[in-house]
Amino acid sequence: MNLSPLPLAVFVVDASGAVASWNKACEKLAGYDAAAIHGMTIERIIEFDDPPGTHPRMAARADAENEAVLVCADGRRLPVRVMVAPQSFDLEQPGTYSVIVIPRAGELPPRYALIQDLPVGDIIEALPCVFYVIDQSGHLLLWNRQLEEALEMQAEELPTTNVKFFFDEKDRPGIVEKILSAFERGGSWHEAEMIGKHGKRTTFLFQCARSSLGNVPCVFGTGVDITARKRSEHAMLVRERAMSSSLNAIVITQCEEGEHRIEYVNPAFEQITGYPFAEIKGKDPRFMRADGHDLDERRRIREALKRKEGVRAVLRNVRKNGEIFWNDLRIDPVANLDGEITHFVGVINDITEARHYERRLHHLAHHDPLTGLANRTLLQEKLRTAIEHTMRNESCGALAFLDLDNFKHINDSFGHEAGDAVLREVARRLSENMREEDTIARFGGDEFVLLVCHVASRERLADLLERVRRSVMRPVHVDGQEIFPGTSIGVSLFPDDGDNSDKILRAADAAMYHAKTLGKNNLQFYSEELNQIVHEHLLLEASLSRAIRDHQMVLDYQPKVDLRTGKVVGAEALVRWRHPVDGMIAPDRFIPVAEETGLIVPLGEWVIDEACGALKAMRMLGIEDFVISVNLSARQLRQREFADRLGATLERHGVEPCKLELEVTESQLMDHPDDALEALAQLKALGVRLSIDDFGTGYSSLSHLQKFPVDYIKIDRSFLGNVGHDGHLVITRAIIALGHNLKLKVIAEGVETREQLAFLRKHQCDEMQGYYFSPALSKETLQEMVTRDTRLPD
Ligand SMILES: Nc1nc2c(ncn2[C@@H]2O[C@@H]3COP(=O)(O)O[C@H]4[C@@H](O)[C@H](n5cnc6c(=O)[nH]c(N)nc65)O[C@@H]4COP(=O)(O)O[C@H]3[C@H]2O)c(=O)[nH]1
Repeated sequence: MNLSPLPLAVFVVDASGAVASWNKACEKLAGYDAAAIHGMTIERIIEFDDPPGTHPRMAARADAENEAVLVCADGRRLPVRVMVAPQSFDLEQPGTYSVIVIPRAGELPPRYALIQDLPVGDIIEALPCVFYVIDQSGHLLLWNRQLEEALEMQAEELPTTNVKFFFDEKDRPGIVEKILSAFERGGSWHEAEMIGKHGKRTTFLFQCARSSLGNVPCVFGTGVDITARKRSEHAMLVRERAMSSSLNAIVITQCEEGEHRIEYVNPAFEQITGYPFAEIKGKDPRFMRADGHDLDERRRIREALKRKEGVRAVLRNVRKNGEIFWNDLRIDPVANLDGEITHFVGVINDITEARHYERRLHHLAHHDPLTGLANRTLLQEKLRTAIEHTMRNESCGALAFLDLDNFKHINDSFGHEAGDAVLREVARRLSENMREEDTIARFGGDEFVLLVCHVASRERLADLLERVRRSVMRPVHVDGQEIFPGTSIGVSLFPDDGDNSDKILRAADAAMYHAKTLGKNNLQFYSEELNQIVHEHLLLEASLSRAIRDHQMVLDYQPKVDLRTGKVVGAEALVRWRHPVDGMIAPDRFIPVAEETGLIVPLGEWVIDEACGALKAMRMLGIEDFVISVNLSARQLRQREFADRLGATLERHGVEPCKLELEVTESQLMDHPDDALEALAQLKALGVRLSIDDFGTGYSSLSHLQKFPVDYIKIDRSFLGNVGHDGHLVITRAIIALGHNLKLKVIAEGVETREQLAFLRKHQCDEMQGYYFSPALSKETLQEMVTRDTRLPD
């Protein structure tokens, strides 16, 4: 056994105490040479502190620390401590013992003496670092194997190369300076990257000291490979940079006994929250929570942290300035080397803007931009939920469809901006009347929908909607003008009228459609029967346009008689539809549909064309003083080019304008008296005859009547209905007198009896038409009647 490297004095003895071997330190400490010590018993060298008269064997001394005196060769007696350790683990059969001698404090030999005994060469080679000795010229005098490996060089190559060339060019001045500094000041240290012959790079922490080898001044030192440490330091630095420059807020908390205290926050955190790190260090991050919000999310986080697990949640926090922000938070646990969770890292993504954007998009996707009301998509969603709710709770809800009656006219006459203002005002009025839980929607154009979630009774609902209808009817003031937006309302109830949103919407739409055909500005509830009507209406609508194209329309003419002469002086053209399957359809059934759809315009043009054709034919037959009247719809009257087109038609047929009479109902005129006045003036300028139809039903004001350039007024049929009825007769008489007063001619329609005729004659009514004389006739029959000069009997 080689004991030389041991600095302590160790003897190896057998069981009897005879010295078998020893280390150099023994010689140094006790001064015996090898020959003298060999075979000597240990008691001769070490005097154990045994009780007098006893001679314990080595086994008895084993594993104990003994006070003793080391007897040196020169007679010195050193007080020592002695350890005796068996060299075998089998205590029953001990072989040899190590006797370790440790000098007492103050009795140690000089350290240098011990070091001199060290096997320096072996140690240098075994060092876990590079070792070098450099002379003043910067060349290696000594080195170990580790240096050769780091430099990827053979031993013979090393002394010829100046050490600075083992480093990158940029590092060389620093290296030289450090070595010189060691020569000058006795030592230095530095970190540098050494580059091997084949490019291997290793970072060392060099530490060197000045010395001399023989008489040659030198610097010797070691270099510990810190490449791995440097790499991890660098990686740490990169991560730290990433954290501090991250746009996401990062917070690190220390977790101890269920408490979480902020240990670090990055600049983004400070920026997003507005809190500087110094102010919140050591606090629980929950201090930022927005009270009363996201309770479920917060509970989820608490539970995850308790289980020491990661968690992700979206919640609201409060910035230092009091503003709430949306926070997409991810928290992850961090364990220490023992696997114990000591920290949590929270990454906060401020998604406030995204949330706002998302909400805005959601709002845009679900609301009408003009009025801010719900749009069709949102209404349908709400309706679905409401239907389900009423079905579950056996309650009742309602859907009301509102259509502004004359919106197109408003747009045409006042412009689109005024139209928009009316829509906004209507939206505001609707909101005013409805409850918070109800939904008000605009379906585009002039269609509004009200969803009433709880209907207490049909009567209460009707009251509410009537209130709505009246509020919509109130005049809207736009740019100093008064606009009257009427509305027709159709209502369906759920679940009675259907168990899904489509059915309910269709039912309300049908009811609304029906409300319109009933003369607008009214409220209709859906019913099965109504559905049938609407269905027919829609069928009619579909085939009506085809009918005009396919020449299924015919004109009949009801003669008009001069009451003084009894002579037929004219006729009213009345349109009929000769339907290929349903036979003759009366105008009362299809005129409202034509009005609604706008088909009345082409139909009305056809009627005028046909009537002009009939006038021309009459003239060819020599019938000159004959006037044909046609009914004019409000839509036709509103057409800007109407007068021009009418003039062109008259000219095309070569018909004198005064032979054509246009009948306009009183209510048409009174709806928009100023517009009507302008339109009538244009027609009058053309030279045609004008008359007010259904007079007495539209409440004309005298001032308007005076202004309208009309020639005739036609007493409404209803006033002649019952000649025995005093009230009616009074009105008829008054109308005749009023007409004559205004220098207008008066004609009575719907005359059916001799009594009616007598009454009219008595009160100087100018003309009459009615079944008493003749119903509407075909063109040919009329011509025959006029040619034969058939007269009204006296
Ligand atoms: N009870 C009764 N009724 C009588 C009597 N004499 C005539 N009538 C009917 O009374 C209606 C008179 O036409 P209106 O008041 O202009 O009422 C017309 C008019 O408003 C509309 N209409 C008819 N043709 C046209 C047209 O070409 N254009 C437009 N815009 N409307 C038309 O349809 C309505 C109904 O027309 P018709 O069914 O042809 O019904 C006609 C006619 O047949 C009578 O003694 N007793």
